[in-house]
Amino acid sequence: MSITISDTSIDEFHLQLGLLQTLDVGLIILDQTYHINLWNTFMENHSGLLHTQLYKKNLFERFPELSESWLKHKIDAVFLLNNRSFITWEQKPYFLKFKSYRPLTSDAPYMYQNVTLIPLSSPSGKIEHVGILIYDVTDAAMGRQALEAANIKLKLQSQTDQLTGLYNRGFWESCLQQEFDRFARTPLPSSLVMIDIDHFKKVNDTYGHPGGDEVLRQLATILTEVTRTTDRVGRYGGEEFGILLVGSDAYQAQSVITRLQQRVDSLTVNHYNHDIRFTLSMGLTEISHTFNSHEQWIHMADQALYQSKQNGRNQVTIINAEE
Ligand SMILES: Nc1nc2c(ncn2[C@@H]2O[C@H](COP(=O)(O)OP(=O)(O)OP(=O)(O)O)[C@@H](O)[C@H]2O)c(=O)[nH]1
Repeated sequence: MSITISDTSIDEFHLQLGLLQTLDVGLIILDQTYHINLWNTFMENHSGLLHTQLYKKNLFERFPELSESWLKHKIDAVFLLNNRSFITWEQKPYFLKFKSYRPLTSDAPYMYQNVTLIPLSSPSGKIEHVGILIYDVTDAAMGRQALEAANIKLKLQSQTDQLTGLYNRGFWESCLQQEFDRFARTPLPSSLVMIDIDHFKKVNDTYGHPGGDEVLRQLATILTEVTRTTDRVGRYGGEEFGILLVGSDAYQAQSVITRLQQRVDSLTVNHYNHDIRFTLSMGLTEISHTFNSHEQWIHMADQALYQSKQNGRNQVTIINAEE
């Protein structure tokens, strides 16, 4: 392999070359016209291309997949400013796409790489070459990605009711509070519907707890289907649910309630050859500036729900604040 970077003595040259070759890091040395002066063993092993095949070849002609204008800009800045430059795997997962051979992270789709561009000065002190160091950071990248995925999963779990997949009470109430705060600034109406399954204890007593659970799950699916993705559906307690209908006044909310009643009327939950049917009692309250807190809003909708129960169940009661 011939290298014409400097007038380094032969001994020193061989020592350095040996070091460069055994390095577990990729090294490419480019001249000012982006021609390859060195392609070390790491690069040979991972690219399948030998130094002799690439020596004095233009990097961008040999690797058209490289983003030429972006990389030239980076390399030129290193020549001009005599400063190091870095590219992390978060910015670009890899410099050149190599297979990942890491046994611990065998499911990595490719080798993640961090890259450092370093100015190389000749004995005269002029910067005539740039070194591109390529580090295999697959383990770190995969570890970080797994951690981020686990954090997202944990966050979702902390917001979700396990049985139904709806928002749990804590998160749902925080959505309601946000909506309440939003209403103080922009007067777009919203409505709150509190929903309770009638005689649910009897469902459990007759069909067992798993039968009751199946009813809760199927109702949750319907609640999600009759609402918009911008609405917020939560499990408030055992067999009580809350729907925040964002941007709907009490009148518009009634059309959602009608859709919900129709779906529940026509639903038969089949559980181990038993057909389970049920009805809902509901309370509806539109948001109001007279409420001091979102809790007051829930309280009024709960009162409306209580009246539906008192009046014989399977119905909706609307109570709005007097402005
Ligand atoms: N299967 C099941 N049952 C639950 C769950 N959470 C609460 N429950 C049951 O829900 C029932 C609620 O009973 P009650 O509060 O008396 O209400 P109800 O029987 O629906 O009567 P009304 O609301 O007055 O119509 C109780 O039997 C609880 O054990 C749950 O996660 N799964």
